[in-house]
Amino acid sequence: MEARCSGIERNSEDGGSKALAPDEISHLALDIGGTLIKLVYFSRNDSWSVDDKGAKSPKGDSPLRVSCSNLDYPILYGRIHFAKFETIKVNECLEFIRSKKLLHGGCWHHEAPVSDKNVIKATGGGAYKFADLFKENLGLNLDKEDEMDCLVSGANFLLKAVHHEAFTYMDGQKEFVQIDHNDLYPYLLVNIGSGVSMLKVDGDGKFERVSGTNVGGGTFWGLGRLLTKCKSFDELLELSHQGNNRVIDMLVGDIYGGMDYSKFGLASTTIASSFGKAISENKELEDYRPEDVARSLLRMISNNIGQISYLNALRFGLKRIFFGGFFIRGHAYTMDTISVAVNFWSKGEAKAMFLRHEGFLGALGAFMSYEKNNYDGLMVHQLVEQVSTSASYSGDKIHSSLAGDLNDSESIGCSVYTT
Ligand SMILES: Nc1ncnc2c1ncn2[C@@H]1O[C@H](COP(=O)(O)OP(=O)(O)OP(=O)(O)O)[C@@H](O)[C@H]1O
Ligand SMILES: CC(C)(CO)[C@@H](O)C(=O)NCCC(=O)O
Repeated sequence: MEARCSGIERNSEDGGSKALAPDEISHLALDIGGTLIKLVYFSRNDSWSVDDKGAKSPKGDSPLRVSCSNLDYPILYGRIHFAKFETIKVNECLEFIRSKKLLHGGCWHHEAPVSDKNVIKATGGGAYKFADLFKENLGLNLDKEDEMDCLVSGANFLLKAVHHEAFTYMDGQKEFVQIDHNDLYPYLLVNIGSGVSMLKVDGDGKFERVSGTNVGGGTFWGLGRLLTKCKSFDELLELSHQGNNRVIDMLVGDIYGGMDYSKFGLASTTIASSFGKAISENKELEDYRPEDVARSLLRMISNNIGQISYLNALRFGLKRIFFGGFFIRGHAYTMDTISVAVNFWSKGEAKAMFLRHEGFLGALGAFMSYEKNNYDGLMVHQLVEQVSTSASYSGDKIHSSLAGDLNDSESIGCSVYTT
């Protein structure tokens, strides 16, 4: 039994306002992180079906069935929905769950006891921190799953089941990576959330957290907010887009009178010291343009994470590094900086790869963990492509096409079977 897919569909048409009938919704799962809450759920769609080649057709009276271990299971068609909220605005998440009638969205089967219908899978530190809040406000019990387990199962699921999930990004060129299911492991998974976790993944459920760093997405957003007075993460990212880091960063050329330090492969344009120029000039923070500060900060943090990631890949002889977490946000300059750092330090040996559902690894892992439940197993069988994703985009386009408002919802068309 295998998760298969022919692609991916994203849309936002039903993410905002339409409430689905309660029995159409299941497998609601949360990843409550230090900065963002990620929410995933499945909604059934009885109006269409998809054959093995991904072709859609009107659904007949009897659903397709799949055989597994001599048992026969119905295939259900629908969508996996995604949404995110700021953790400091957890009430918006509670309101979303209430207004979209996701309250009984944990369990699938009608025979499940009522007590189990009030249980949903949740991961991340907030599953502990906010357990009482969810219970008091929504009567929901959070069934906690380990966040590293969830990151790994979410990443493995996406890499195996979603066509065009992983891609490289270098010099403004995006290239999708063909994943060979038989040659996926081992790899390094770097999740850049508020903080950064680095995991050596050897298989399904087989991994080790080999490193981490406290200089992560929270550092970029926190320091950026203080230094630039930006009101939102997107504003800071947008600002960084327009800035020039050379105004603040001290380059090798600044030290070497415009020359390269070629003996050790350091070009004159290489950053010798992030923010290093700010000490050598008689200037105050107000004298620098916020866009230049944002650019230097983004470069410093992305570069540092790229370098630490490579060093960990080197420790274990890993050639492939997949980057996830919402810090990346499909942002061209961030991905480019990380890729250049990995490429530079590995002398072209290791490859940085990014994931289209970067920020939802943990939430998808929690979603997949319903599979472990006795009567409520789920197997995502097929994800269906409607939008072509094979084009290579310019940096700007990636940024604006993947980054959305915080409560923008997306969904993937898919078929699942319950066991
Ligand atoms: N709209 C946003 N608001 C705030 N931060 C954002 C936003 N979009 C992207 N980010 C970035 O994403 C980071 C959070 O990423 P993510 O949701 O993956 O981590 P988390 O689960 O909150 O953190 P952790 O796993 O460390 O608990 C932020 O620190 C910030 O850099
Ligand atoms: C603490 C977690 C795991 C919470 O998600 C994350 O923020 C993280 O990996 N921080 C980095 C901690 C460290 O290894 O230094």
